[in-house]
Amino acid sequence: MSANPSLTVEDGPVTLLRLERPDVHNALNSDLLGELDTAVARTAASGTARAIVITGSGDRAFSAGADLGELTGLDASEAHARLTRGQQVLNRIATCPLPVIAAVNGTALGGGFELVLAATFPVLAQNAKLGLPEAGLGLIPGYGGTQRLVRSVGPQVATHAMLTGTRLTADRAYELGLTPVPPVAADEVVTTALETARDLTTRGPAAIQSILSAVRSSADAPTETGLRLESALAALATGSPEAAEGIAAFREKRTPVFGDAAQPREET
Ligand SMILES: CCCCCCCCCCCCC[C@H](O)CC(=O)SCCNC(=O)CCNC(=O)[C@H](O)C(C)(C)COP(=O)(O)OP(=O)(O)OC[C@H]1O[C@@H](n2cnc3c(N)ncnc32)[C@H](O)[C@@H]1OP(=O)(O)O
Repeated sequence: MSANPSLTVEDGPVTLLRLERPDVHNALNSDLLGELDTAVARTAASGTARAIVITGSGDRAFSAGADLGELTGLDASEAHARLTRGQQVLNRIATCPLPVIAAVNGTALGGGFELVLAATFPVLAQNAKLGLPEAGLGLIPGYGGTQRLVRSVGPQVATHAMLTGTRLTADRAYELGLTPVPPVAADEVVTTALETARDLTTRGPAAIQSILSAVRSSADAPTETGLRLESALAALATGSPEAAEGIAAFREKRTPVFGDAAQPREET
């Protein structure tokens, strides 16, 4: 652990990860991305955590994206190696067996918005602005934005956002379906995200993990393939002790008691 961590971790059934580089609007440098990767991997494998919330420190920015100080002086091969590493970090979030909620406490630009897009879904502060300004810097989104934004809002809106660097307001992001919940006051975004995450911890952990897996497979697979995966996962769930407890609790008019977090299956 570095002397000055760029990330703080509050462990628990809902683990809170906070980006801690407020002086540079929580820009994502190598150290922070490395700490984020380690924290998400450790939390996912803990067997006790059931959800993750990621937020930024300060009240101005969730994250201003990749640390531009690390982008100078890179030759193409070094940049490619680092981009691949950075993509791997966000892919770990995007494929996490636990729900990952981004509590977007302010501006999320470039890699910061890409981090939001890698999460399961965000809760947005009313003052949040989301954008991919890379083209204005002669760059392009390199942490999955060209793929995930298109899948979230469609090619026309996504392409316009990337070509123009438009900053989407929180209300516009809600209109576009980038967040399932209406934007909240800035001082309520973390609380709201934590409450949402805590609600998810009352539901079958294996069922949550299977839904995440089935939905993620739908992003790229033909419908027929996705339906086959869904039926296999649904059959597993139906025959599971978790479903037995959930249905019994319903019949007995009591709150179900599910076991520990589902042991993460190796992603196929
Ligand atoms: C383990 C994996 C390792 C991977 C590392 C490999 C790197 C190579 C690959 C990179 C791939 C990246 C892919 C990504 O898609 C690309 C990007 O994200 S590019 C960056 C996109 N973001 C931006 O363009 C936003 C830039 N910032 C701003 O527009 C503004 O700062 C703001 C956020 C609108 C806020 O404006 P203000 O309120 O006016 O504040 P300041 O501008 O004065 O900023 C205050 C202070 O913060 C510094 N800062 C802000 N943003 C960044 C940043 N992105 N990187 C570094 N520093 C930043 C700013 O310079 C000021 O510093 P000061 O002048 O006070 O020293």
